[in-house]
Amino acid sequence: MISLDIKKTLGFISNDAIATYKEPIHKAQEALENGSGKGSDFLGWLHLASSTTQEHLEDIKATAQVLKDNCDVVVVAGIGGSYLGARAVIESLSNSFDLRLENRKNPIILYAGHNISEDYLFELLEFLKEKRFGIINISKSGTTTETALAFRLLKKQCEEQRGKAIAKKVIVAITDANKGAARITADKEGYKSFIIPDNVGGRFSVLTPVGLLPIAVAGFDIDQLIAGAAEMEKACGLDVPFEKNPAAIYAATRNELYKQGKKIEILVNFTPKLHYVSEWWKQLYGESEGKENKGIYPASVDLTTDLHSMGQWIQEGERSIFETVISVEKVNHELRVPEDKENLDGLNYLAGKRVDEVNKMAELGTQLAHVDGDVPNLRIVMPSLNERHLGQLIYFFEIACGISGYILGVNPFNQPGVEAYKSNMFALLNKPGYEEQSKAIQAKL
Ligand SMILES: O=P(O)(O)OC[C@H]1O[C@](O)(CO)[C@@H](O)[C@@H]1O
Repeated sequence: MISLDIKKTLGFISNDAIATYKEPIHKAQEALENGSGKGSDFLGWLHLASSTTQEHLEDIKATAQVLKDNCDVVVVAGIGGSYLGARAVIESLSNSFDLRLENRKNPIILYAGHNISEDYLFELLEFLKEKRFGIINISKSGTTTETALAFRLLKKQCEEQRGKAIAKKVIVAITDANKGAARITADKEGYKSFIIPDNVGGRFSVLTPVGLLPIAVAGFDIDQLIAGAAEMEKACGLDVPFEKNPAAIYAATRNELYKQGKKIEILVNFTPKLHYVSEWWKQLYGESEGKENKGIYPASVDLTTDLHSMGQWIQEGERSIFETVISVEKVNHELRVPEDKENLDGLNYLAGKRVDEVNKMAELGTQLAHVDGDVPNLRIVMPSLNERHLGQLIYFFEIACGISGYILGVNPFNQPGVEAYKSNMFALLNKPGYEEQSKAIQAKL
């Protein structure tokens, strides 16, 4: 089971200060359970894992099998919560050189619809030429421009390359039950589709088919992922005492640090496999808490890589940061530093040691240095990187986010601020219906 260690924050905030959150956090948990808090239409994620049926998982696995049987490449089209959760799990569990592996058992997973780069899309379409590819088109609203644009291009190429009948088989839609262009297209074309429940927002949707289908196509065990999340659901339940509830302690600690002027939380990993876990986490916390001119700014670094770029800032820059380190206890492979007769590089003092031992000492040394540099450190310990622990981590962050948002006093389940760039973009592109905004924006240029 993953666990949380806040010892290295206690030189900055006290246990007593953390204890003052006991009551408000209990109230926040009750509000989540009873649906009496802000944004209560979006609490479908709260008991999603424990209420997921085997039948639902089998349906997803069967669809994944159709894609596996008929595709060498599957493109996941989606943005924000419609791709980050899947990518976080897939990249955590995949071989680091997955794209280059031959004799594959599972399709290569590629991503689109998360940018509007013409070069990216052109190069993707070039890569897909003559490949047996399929598409998972993911959009809760079914109207997101980035995703819709990529899907239009991908669908056309898939149909031209593979024929309409096969395209219909290898295109799957994950979207709203009734609304949006993605739903209309899926129904008209007869695609297999999955529904994103109304009460689950994009950034909380990784344990719905949004995350589960791509993860299953990539060959990973979605039963274990859900089982892990359900375990964490129990560990963070309303009946668990405050001191023993890791999500409650995480929410309390980060809010207290924020109150003490620590405005930026940096999520830290020591393995590049976790890069997209950080990207997923940044959306989860950024969209949930960053509103009403409040909210911790969620940032991330991949270490030790970024110690050689951002390390200086973290050690000696403005003291407005704290770190949450995800520490993986046991790595999957064993590699020892070889002895070298000449020892030209002076590394013989490491000979015989596991590479991970070096990494772990870098991790410990970094933590101690940063704490000495006045950067409070939280530590999330993952026994190993597998589906079960990732499921636990996902739910831990989700429930802690709901609690944390409530004690901050915001609605953690909306994202009104995201609309501003969209309406400007539509006005600039003269989208029908935006005539007034078009005139107004032209006057500003
Ligand atoms: O799934 P959709 O509706 O395409 O939205 C994708 C992402 O865009 C946002 O709505 C922001 O515009 C996110 O909250 C969401 O995860």
